[in-house]
Amino acid sequence: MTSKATGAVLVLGGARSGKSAFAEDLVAESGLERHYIATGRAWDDEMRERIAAHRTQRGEGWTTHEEPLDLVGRLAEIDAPGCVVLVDCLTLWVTNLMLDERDIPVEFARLVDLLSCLEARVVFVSNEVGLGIVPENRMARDFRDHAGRLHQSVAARCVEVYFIAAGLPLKMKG
Ligand SMILES: Nc1nc2c(ncn2[C@@H]2O[C@H](COP(=O)(O)OP(=O)(O)OP(=O)(O)O)[C@@H](O)[C@H]2O)c(=O)[nH]1
Repeated sequence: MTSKATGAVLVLGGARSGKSAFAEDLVAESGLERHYIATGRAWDDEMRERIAAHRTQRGEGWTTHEEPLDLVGRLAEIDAPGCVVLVDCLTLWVTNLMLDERDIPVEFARLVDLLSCLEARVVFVSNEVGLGIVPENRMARDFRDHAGRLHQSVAARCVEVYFIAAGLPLKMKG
C-alpha cells in the first residue's frame, strides 16, 4: 500500500474476482490498527454463510463494524491516525441507500468530502457492475449509473486504484 501517511485506495472487481482478499492483504501489510466496515446485511441463509466465510478468512485482529447505511458517520467516528479501515463494499451501500430511499447525491457528496480530511487510511472495495448489457429494469439501470458515478468520484480522490479480475490485480492509478 502507499507509503503516504494517509490516502484512500479503491479496489474494484466483479463478483468472486478476489477483490476482498486483495484488499485484506493490502490492509494487513500496512501494520496499522485494522477496522472493517461491512455494508452487507445477512438477509438470508446464503448471505449468512458468505459472511461467516469472510469472517473466517479475515481471521483475528480486526474490529468489525456492521453499517448498512451511515457509512460516512461510521468512518468519521473510527477515523484516527494509525488506523486503516476496509470498507466492503460500496455497491452494497448504494443498494441499501436506494432501498431506504435516501438522497443518493447528498450521501455521495458527504463521502467524497470526508475523503479529503480523513486521517486514517481507507481501502474501499466495490463491484464493477457496468460492463454487461443494459439492464432490463429501471432500478437496475439506476443502480448501475449510481455505482459508476460513485466510482469515478471516489477514484479521483484515491491515491491508488486497482481492478481485480481472476484474482489478479491491475493497478490503474498510483
Ligand atoms: N454484515 C456483515 N457483512 C460482512 C461481514 N464480512 C463480510 N461481509 C459482507 O460480505 C460481502 C461480500 O460477499 P461475497 O458475495 O462473498 O463477495 P464477492 O464480492 O462476491 O467476492 P470477492 O470478489 O471475492 O470479494 C461484503 O460486501 C461485506 O459487506 C461481516 O462480518 N458482517
